[in-house]
Amino acid sequence: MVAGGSAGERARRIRENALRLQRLAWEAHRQAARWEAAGEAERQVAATLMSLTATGWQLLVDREWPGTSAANVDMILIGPPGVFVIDVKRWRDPPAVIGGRLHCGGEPRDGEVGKLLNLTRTVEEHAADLGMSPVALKPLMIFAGHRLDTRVGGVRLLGRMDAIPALLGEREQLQPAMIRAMSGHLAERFREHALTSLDEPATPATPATPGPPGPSAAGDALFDVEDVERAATGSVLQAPIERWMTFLHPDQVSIVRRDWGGPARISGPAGTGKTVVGLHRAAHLAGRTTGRILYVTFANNLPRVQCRLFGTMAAAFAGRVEFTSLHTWARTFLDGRGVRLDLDGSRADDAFSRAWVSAGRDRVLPEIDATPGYWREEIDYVIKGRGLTSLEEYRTVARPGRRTALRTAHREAVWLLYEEYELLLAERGVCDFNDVLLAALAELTERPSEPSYAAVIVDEVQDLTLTGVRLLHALVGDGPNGLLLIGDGQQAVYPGGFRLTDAGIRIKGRGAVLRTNYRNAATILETALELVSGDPFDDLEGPSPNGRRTVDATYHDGLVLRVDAADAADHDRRLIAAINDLTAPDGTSSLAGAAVLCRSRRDIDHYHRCLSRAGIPVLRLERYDGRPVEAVKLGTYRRAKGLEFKQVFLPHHDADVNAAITDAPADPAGQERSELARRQLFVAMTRARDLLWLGSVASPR
Ligand SMILES: Nc1ncnc2c1ncn2[C@@H]1O[C@H](COP(=O)(O)OP(=O)(O)OP(=O)(O)O)[C@@H](O)[C@H]1O
Repeated sequence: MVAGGSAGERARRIRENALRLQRLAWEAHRQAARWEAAGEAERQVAATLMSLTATGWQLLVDREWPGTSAANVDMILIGPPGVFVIDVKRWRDPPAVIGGRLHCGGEPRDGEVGKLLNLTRTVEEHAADLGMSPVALKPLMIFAGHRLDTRVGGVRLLGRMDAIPALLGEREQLQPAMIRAMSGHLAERFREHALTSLDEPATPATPATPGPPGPSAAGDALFDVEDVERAATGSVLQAPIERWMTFLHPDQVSIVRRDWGGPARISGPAGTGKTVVGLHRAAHLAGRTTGRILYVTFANNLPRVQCRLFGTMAAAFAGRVEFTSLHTWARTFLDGRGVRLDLDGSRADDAFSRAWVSAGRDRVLPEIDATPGYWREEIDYVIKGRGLTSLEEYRTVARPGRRTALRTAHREAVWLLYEEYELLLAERGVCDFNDVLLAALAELTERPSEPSYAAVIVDEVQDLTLTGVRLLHALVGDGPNGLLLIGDGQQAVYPGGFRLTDAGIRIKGRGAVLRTNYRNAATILETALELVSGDPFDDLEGPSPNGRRTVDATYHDGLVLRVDAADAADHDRRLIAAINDLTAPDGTSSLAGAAVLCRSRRDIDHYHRCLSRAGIPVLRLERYDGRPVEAVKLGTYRRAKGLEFKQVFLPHHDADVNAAITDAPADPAGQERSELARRQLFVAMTRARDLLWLGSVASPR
C-alpha cells in the first residue's frame, strides 16, 4: 500500500474510534446516573472514563482501602499505559502548581498529594504480587470543573475534559491479557466500598470490550497467575523491550521495592535480569526521594542504551536519573571543581612502553610473563587500581583474581617499573584513567559532593577497580537505599579483582541473587556455560570455586551454528552468507537484531570493511543507543557488555582461547590468560538470544 493510502486508512480508523467513544460516553453518562451514592463529581468523571472501557480499559469505582473500612480510593483505572490510582476533586478555585507545590485559592494542598501517593503505594504493593513493576503505577488527580494538564511531585493533574486525550496519549506498556488479569486482581484486593453500594453498570457489551468487573466479579476467578506469567513470557519473544518490561517476576519486583538499611548487592549469572531490576529500582527510588539518582557503569556506550530504555519505561523520572560511565562522571566532577588533568591514553601507553624497556624487561618479571601487557595490568588493576602508595603495602597485598603468585623479588621489580612509569607520565605532564579516578576520590574526600545523590546504582560492578568502587561509595556512604552494586564476577572482562570489604563496604544480609535466565535460548546458554564450567572466578564477596552455576533457563527455540572453515577467506565468506540468510525471501531485511562481535579492534576494522564490501549496513557499537536500526551492530566483546541481540556472530571465536592454551599451557600466567579469554568469550556468547554463530578456522596441519 502507498504511504498516503496507509495514512488515510489510519485516519479513517481513528475517526471511527472517536465516534464510537463519543457514543459510549453518552451511554456511560446515562448509566452513571444510577450510581446514587457517588458524588456528582465522581459520577461525571466515572462516566467520562467509562468510555475507555470500550477499548479494553478497566475501571474500578469507589473501592475500599484494604485494612480500613472508612477510607476509600475513588477509582482505579487499568489500561495500556498502566494502572492509574485516581483521586477525584471538585474544588471551587482552580488548582495551581506554584514552586513545585499544589495550591488552591492561594492555600497549599500538599496533604492531598501525600495522601494520593500513599494510596498509590498501597495499590503498588498489591500489584507487585502479580509481578507489576512500580513504573506502571500512576497517581492521578482529576478535577471536575477545571481544565489543566500538569504534574506535581510525581502526580499527574488533569481536568475532567482533558483526561481522555491525555490518557490515550500515554505510551502503552500493558497488553490486554495483563490489563484483564490486573483488573481482576485489584478488584479482589480493593473491595467495593461497604457504605456506598454502587450499582455498577455492565459496560455496553461488544465482544472485544470487556467491561469493569461488577459486584459479583470480585468473587469470580477472573485470572490465573500462570496465565499472566505465560502472557508476559510469551510476549518477550516478539515484543520490543518496553512493551513487557512492566511485568517482572514477583521476586524481581520484591527486590526493586525492598528497603535496604545500607549498601546492597544484586548478583546472578548472565541474562538473569540484573540490569532490568536495576533500572526499575532507579525508577522506584526516584518516586520515593527528591534527590538525584546516579546510574553508573564502566563501559562508555552502555549508559546511552540504558538511558534510552529508562526514558521509554519511566518517562516521568527521566530527568531525575543520571546515566553515565564512571570515567565520564569523574572527569565532569573534576572539571566542575576546577581540577585540570591531561588524560592522554596513547601518551600514557607510550610512557609505559618506555618504562618497560628501561625498567621491566631485563629484570625478573619475564620469568613469570614476558609480555609487557601482563605487567601493565598489574599496575592498572592492582597497584593504581587499588590506590596503593608504597612498596610496603604492595609487598603484602592480596591479589584476588590474579592467579600468579609473586615472590618478593617480583613485587620489588613491579614497583620499580611502576615508579618509572609514573616518572615518565609526570615528565610528559599527562595522566591515565586511574589517575582520574584517584584524583576524583581525593577531591571528594576533601570536599564532599554537593548536591549529593539520593542513591548510586552501579551496574557491571565487577569491571570497576577498587578505587572506582571507593569513589562511588564515597558519594552516598552507608545510608539506607544509598548504594546498590549490581554485577557478576563470572563476567569480569578485566583482570585483577578486589573484595567489597577492601572498599569498606559491608553488605551482609543485603544481597539478592537472581537465577532465571530470560535471555538466551537454552542451547546457547548451555554452550556458553560449558566453556567456563571448569573455571573458578572471583565474585567481589569471595572466590567462587566452580564456573558451573545453577541457572534456570526459560525455554525458547534457539540455534548454535558452528562453522569450521578451511581458511580465513572461506571463514569470512560463510559469515557474510549467514548474515545474508537473515534477509527474508521477500527481500525484507532483519538486520536490526544482529551483531558481529570481535576480539580486537583490528578485527573490527577488518569486518567493517568485509561487511561494507558485501553491501551490508553496519552500525558501530560506539554509536548504538539501543534504538532498532536496520544495520548489523559491530563492536568488541568488551563493548557488548550488558547488551543483547537476537543473532550474534562471533568470527574466529576460539582464536584467543586456543592461543592462550598453546602459548603457555601450564604456567599460572598462561592459565590466567586462558581463563580471562574464556570469560570474555562467555560474555560475547551470552549476548545472543536466538542464534549464536561460532566461526573458526581449522588449524594448519
Ligand atoms: N521477569 C522477566 N521476564 C521476562 N524477561 C525478563 C525478565 N527479567 C529480565 N528479562 C529479560 O532478560 C534479558 C536479560 O536481562 P538483563 O539484561 O537485565 O540481564 P542481566 O542479568 O543484567 O544480564 P548480563 O549480566 O548478561 O548483562 C533482557 O532481555 C530482559 O529484558
